[in-house]
Amino acid sequence: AKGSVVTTPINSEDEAYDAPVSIGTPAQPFNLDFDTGSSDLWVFSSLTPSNERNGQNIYTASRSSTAKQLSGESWKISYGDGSSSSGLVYSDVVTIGGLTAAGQAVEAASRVSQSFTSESATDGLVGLAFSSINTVSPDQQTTFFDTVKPSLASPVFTADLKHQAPGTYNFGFIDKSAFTGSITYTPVDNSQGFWGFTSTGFQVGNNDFQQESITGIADTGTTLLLLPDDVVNAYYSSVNNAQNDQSAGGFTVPCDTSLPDFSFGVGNNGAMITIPGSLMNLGPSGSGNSCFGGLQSSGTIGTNIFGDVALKAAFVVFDSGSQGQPQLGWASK
Ligand SMILES: CSC[C@H](NC(=O)[C@H](Cc1ccccc1)OC(=O)N1CCC(N)CC1)C(=O)N[C@@H](CC1CCCCC1)[C@@H](O)COc1ccncc1
Repeated sequence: AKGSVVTTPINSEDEAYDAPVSIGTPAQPFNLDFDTGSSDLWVFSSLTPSNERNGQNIYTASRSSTAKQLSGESWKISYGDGSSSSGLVYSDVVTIGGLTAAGQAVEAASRVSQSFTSESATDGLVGLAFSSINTVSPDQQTTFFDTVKPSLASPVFTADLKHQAPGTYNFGFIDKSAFTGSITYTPVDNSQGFWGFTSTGFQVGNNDFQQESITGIADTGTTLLLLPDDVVNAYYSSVNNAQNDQSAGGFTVPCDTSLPDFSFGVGNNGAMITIPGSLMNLGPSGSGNSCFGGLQSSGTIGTNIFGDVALKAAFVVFDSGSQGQPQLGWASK
């Protein structure tokens, strides 16, 4: 089996991407944030207090003839940005891009934190990291990808995110028309449950390539490219009037500045993914006429994060083991 679903930026800064998902019988429609940085599929629901809702679609298990509550099971998750949600668990039919997972764990929110309430475009998340970090307790559940994997032509999914345009998540196949050149694969360390890999280094504009192992995660649920301070300083030192503005939350640049490209190395054959300078500007920072940089310090997070700013420049293959061990494939487009 194969699936293909269109994913769309939620706002003009490409801060997150949503895709349509159907849950239940008859189908209840949702717009969910596909997140390769977590492993819970959760939705706003009839259990979510009305003062925590803001127009989101809600899942009502009692209206689905295929819903079954997993008794005694609950979930509770908190994300790197401090947001959180929790609730009860049902199994139900979940359909994404023509691909159906029967008996998928659907985590119904009985509470959500303020940033979820205020993000009215998003009805919840589809976690696409490894099932080893799914938060359902006492019986951990599988992600949508792991649930449908046995039925897939190949145990892979791909992310093709775009700047201010619809992109695509495909399941079970690689669309050769979606990228240029070849795909460079690199091993994945999934010991922490993430799609972890090590980049071989970086290049600012047309300067020399700086060899430096940069270990991080490929994370569609994170907006920014979050890298070590030496990389971030090397980039912004080449931008006139760039400044590290704590009130803005990081590096800002004058909005009318043309920014250098940023490239990062993948695999051991010298392949690089190049983010055009135009995509390194995330728009008005909220203070002065400065704009927020797409590359920021990974600082105290404990891992580097190749988020949407980086993924937007690539066609990315999340391969859970077509060749044995999990690997990430990177191609330009
Ligand atoms: C240091 S991981 C920060 C990251 N959350 C972000 O990237 C959010 C995404 C967002 C949310 C709502 C509206 C617009 C954008 O956006 C920002 O934080 N920003 C964007 C806008 C910018 N001006 C300020 C910074 C994050 O927790 N991701 C997790 C998924 C995310 C949770 C929040 C809802 C959307 C999905 C996940 O993949 C990574 O989980 C972890 C990473 C590291 N250890 C633990 C968990």
